[in-house]
Parts: sequence; structure tokens; C-alpha cells
Amino acid sequence: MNDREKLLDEIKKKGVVHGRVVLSSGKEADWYVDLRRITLDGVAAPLVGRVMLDLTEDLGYDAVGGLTLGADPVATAMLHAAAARGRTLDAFVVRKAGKAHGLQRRVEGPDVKGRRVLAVEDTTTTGGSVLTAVEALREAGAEVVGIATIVHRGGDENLAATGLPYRSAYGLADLGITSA
Ligand SMILES: O=P(O)(O)OC[C@H]1O[C@H](OP(=O)(O)OP(=O)(O)O)[C@H](O)[C@@H]1O
Ligand SMILES: O=C(O)c1cc(=O)[nH]c(=O)[nH]1
Repeated sequence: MNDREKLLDEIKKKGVVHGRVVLSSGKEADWYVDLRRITLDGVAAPLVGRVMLDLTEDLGYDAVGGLTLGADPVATAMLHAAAARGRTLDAFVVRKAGKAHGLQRRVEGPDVKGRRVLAVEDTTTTGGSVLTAVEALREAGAEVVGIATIVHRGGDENLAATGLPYRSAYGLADLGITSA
């Protein structure tokens, strides 16, 4: 099995939960993909890094991150996978809200101003979270070159409206799920 196939196997085994859940958007669904159980898993996380790098390598970015919390371990997995390939890739964290103390930065980590950055997510349902990250990155002076997510659930219209390249490693059909 290649990395993409191995990661899909891990997600199916450890990440997919069936049952009624309330989503981030407030909508309800009959299943959930808990990708924190994947991006923080010792076997699966290195695969996340390599699969997401492979998925986006043509986009030409040198920093990666997204809206905390789901995006954080995706970004750090990519940073480490890049380092293992001899490439320097920085990561950053976009806070859900700015903080009033300290340096009051919304985007934490190495400065993103003037840099080509990739906005990542663990999963995208409405696209709301990753679009919040894109907005904050642009406010911080970054050039967002694309959006990438591990599992695409939905949000096609919102994502298309950004005009940015959008990549997902897997969709519902890969997970064997028929309803969004
Ligand atoms: O495309 P959307 O409709 O925005 O939904 C997807 C978001 O929902 C989840 O995060 P959640 O809001 O549960 O927060 P967390 O990352 O802090 O757990 C997930 O990690 C994505 O960030
Ligand atoms: O939309 C969400 O909140 C959401 C869906 C999902 O499958 N997994 C997740 O972590 N969040």
C-alpha cells in the first residue's frame, strides 16, 4: 500500500464515528470524522504529513497552517515531513479570536507577512473555518496560494468563491459514506 492508501485505511479504522452529532456550523449529521484521532496518532500523523505535501507540492508555498485546533497538527505533520525530505517549511496557527495580552497576534509562529502560504484543515464541511483562516492570513499580509484539507465533506460553493486552488486528499466516496 502507498501512503495515501495507508492513511485512508487509518482514517476508516480510527476516525469515522457513526451517530447523531452537531457540527461546527450548527447543522446535524449522522456521522463524524474525528481527524484529531488521526493527526495526533503516532502511526497516522507521519502519513498525514507526506500525503498533504504530495497533494500540494506544485502550489509553491513556504509556510502552512490554519484555524486552530484541527489544522494545527496537520501543519506540523507537514513541517516534519518536509524536513525529512530536506525542505524547510514553517507552520503557523490562526487563533479563533485575537488575544488582548502578549503580542496580540492573531497568526502565531514565524511571520507570514509577504510570504506564500497554504491554508490547511483536517476536514471541511461548510468551509467556514478555513475561510476564516484565509481572511486572517490576508489581514496579516500573507499571500494565500491555496487551501487543502484531508477529508472533504462539503462547502464547495464557499471554497470556489475564494478563487483559490482547493485540494482534498479524500472525499465521502473514499470513506464509503453516501450522505453528507
Ligand atoms: O467547514 P466547517 O463547517 O468550518 O467545519 C469544519 C471544522 O469543524 C471542525 O472544527 P471545530 O469547529 O469543531 O473546532 P476545533 O478544530 O477547535 O475542534 C473541524 O476541525 C474543522 O475545522
Ligand atoms: O463540521 C464539523 O464540525 C466536523 C465534521 C466532521 O466530520 N469532523 C469534524 O471534526 N468536524
